[in-house]
Amino acid sequence: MSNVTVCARFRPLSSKEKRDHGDVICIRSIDAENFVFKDEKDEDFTFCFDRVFYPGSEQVDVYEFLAQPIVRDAVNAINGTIITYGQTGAGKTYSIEGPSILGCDEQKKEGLLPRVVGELFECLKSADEMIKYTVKLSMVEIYMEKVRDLFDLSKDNLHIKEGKVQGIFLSGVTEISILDPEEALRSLSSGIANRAVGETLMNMASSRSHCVYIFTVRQESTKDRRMKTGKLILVDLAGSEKVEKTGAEGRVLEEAKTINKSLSALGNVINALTGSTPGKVNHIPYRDSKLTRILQDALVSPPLLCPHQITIIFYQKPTVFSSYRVETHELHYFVVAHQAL
Ligand SMILES: Nc1ncnc2c1ncn2[C@@H]1O[C@H](COP(=O)(O)OP(=O)(O)OP(=O)(O)O)[C@@H](O)[C@H]1O
Repeated sequence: MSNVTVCARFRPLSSKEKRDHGDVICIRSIDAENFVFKDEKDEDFTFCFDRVFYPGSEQVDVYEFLAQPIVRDAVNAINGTIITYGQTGAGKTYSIEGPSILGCDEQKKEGLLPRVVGELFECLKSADEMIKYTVKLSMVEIYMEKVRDLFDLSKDNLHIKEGKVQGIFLSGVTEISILDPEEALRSLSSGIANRAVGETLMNMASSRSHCVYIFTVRQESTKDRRMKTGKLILVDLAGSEKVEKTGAEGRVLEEAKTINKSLSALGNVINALTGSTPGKVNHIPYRDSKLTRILQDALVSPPLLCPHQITIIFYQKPTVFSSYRVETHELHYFVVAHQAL
């Protein structure tokens, strides 16, 4: 069975979009796995994913389909990664964080992170009593090709290293031990707030950086001291919009170019993985960006170091095709990845 799942999510129209475009959306549902895009010439393009989340879908639907199994795997020492990819404003952060990490007013709006944390500790409650579990959390962002520790802002250029046993790791990254869900949510919230501090210090918007959340679940058998580790990584990618469309200049232009470069690097890695012929090993350009290097263990196919479940969620604004031109090649890219990995 493939270790890759690719889903698409379309958020509901905002009130501004409704004012500007009426209720017209460019997607037509076929079923839970297939949908049609209508372009400005009224031409139809059909796409197939493992699951399509339409505008009416709830946060819990997304969580149960793609995150819950990965959380349970992490407790059983199987690594998992969830990557959100798509245009700025298409709903990536809303899916991962919800409207707010702490004190989300409606439980049904809670994002993946609070649900992941809740499930993780629920699983540990019912786990084997002969095993001692520890949960650690790290949070970094990749901005202008530098990896910044969101739990210690003085560490603003972490190095990515590779070890024989632990695989890819961030040297010196802060790992916060978390003992309960409340503490985890407080830590996540402070990391997110540090992202905001960065915004004002460096005058950048959070969507101009990739944010990576790493939960490490270590287990040690009290019988024979054997250790196992499961890692759960969530990645909120920067928006994938095109430079020429944003009319960016100066620093904003540099940011957009760096983002595009790292997203292209991600595409090149997927292309190299999907284009390889059986028996022949392609060169996979993981080192072309910090993003692909950090995700190297997740993007190996078949997974080498240990089993690794990876889910990519593709986000697309549901607005009319002609106003927010759909990057159909981006869709192809994920569909190809899905079929071939
Ligand atoms: N499923 C949803 N239901 C209701 N509102 C949503 C949903 N998804 C996104 N939104 C709203 O749409 C807006 C944009 O979403 P969000 O900030 O998550 O986009 P994004 O893809 O993370 O953008 P960026 O790349 O700029 O970070 C927000 O106001 C958010 O509250």
